[in-house]
Amino acid sequence: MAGLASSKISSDFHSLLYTSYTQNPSSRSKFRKSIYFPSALIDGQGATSYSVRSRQMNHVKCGMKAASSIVDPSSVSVVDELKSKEWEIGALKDELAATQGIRIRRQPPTDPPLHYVGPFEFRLQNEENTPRNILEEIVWNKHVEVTQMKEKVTIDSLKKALESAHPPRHFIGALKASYLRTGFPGLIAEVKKASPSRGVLREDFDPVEVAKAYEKGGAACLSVLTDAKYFQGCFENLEAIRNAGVQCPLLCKEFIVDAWQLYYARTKGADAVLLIAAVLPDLDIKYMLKICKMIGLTALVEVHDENEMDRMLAIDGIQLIGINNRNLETFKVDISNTKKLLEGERGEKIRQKDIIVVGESGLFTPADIAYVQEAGVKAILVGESIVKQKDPTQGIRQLFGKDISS
Ligand SMILES: O=P(O)(O)OC[C@@H](O)[C@@H](O)c1c[nH]c2ccccc12
Repeated sequence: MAGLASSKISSDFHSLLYTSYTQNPSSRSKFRKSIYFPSALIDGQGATSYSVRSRQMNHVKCGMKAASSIVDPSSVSVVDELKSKEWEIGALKDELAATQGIRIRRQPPTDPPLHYVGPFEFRLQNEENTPRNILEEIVWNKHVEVTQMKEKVTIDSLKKALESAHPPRHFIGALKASYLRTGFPGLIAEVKKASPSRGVLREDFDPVEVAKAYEKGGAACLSVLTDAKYFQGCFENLEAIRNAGVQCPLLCKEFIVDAWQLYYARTKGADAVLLIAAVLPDLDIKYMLKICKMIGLTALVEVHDENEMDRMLAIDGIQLIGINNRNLETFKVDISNTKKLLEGERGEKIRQKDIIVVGESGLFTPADIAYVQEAGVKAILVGESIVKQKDPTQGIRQLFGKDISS
């Protein structure tokens, strides 16, 4: 794979971290926190922009020392040094995220009630171990799920599987081609059975049938929900669609909290993944962008507000930004959010950087499409309005008010 050689350090470093993790179960709870570090090591930047600068610079120096000895991946001292720093770095985790305006806590402060404990609005604000909103609840559960999956499927086995994986399809290319062909924003059509906000959207749900109907209707790309607990999705759906001869590039719609998931998604047939800025601090975004590049995945970086957009515009290498019109903390949908985040200087910067913007969620009519297109999007991500139709091909026709299939 093209990027592999140039990313030797990051690759070795990554394996090293995973080796340390998998071979030493006692370090597991601490290991998760080390994810902040690799990005600082890989690109040597990023960590200086926080208010906790001086403490971090100490960590960065230690990290650099560790990185320099990565030449010998079997070096025990590197593993020890990393382990000894993990706790300290982890201690900064929420502090770091908070400096970027991130409200979502990646894990509960202590042991969580991961189950639903009543409507959010009736909970006390200071119930520390209770998720504050649905996004936080999803993320906490995802962490537990991924931790268990990582024990069964090692990163090394995923890397091996990638050696024989099919080359990824060009996600952004497909969106651009569709825009040029139809004059409408390229459609990423979502294969979604259910959602926490809308419940079951399609009772008789056959993912391959829906995917084929979308492709027939002129979708440029498909988005496949793989989260089981909240969206009734699964990776088998992604694999099945990939193996059914569907040509559209596939976005794995997951809540990514760990780089392991990127490798996993790629082995299951994903061409692209979603990175949610409300969940991932800048260092994680940078780190994961590098892994994506290395393994041939396109990253769709999702924002919902001005702060998240500004954070993402300050990061180099982002080619695709999704503006979610749905607030994942409250479920409120407002398509004027897309317009708001593309106005003025932000829109200017997006054009300068040649970033493709995807308008996401709450799009139902040709007027909605015209509205977000006017605001500047070149692509749209649509689920509910088309997946609910008996014939999703017709759903696309109704959405655009026109046949866009040829
Ligand atoms: O069904 P809708 O309103 O057309 O929305 C699709 C898509 O934007 C939405 O499913 C979505 C956007 N970002 C997400 C993040 C996770 C899960 C789901 C999503």
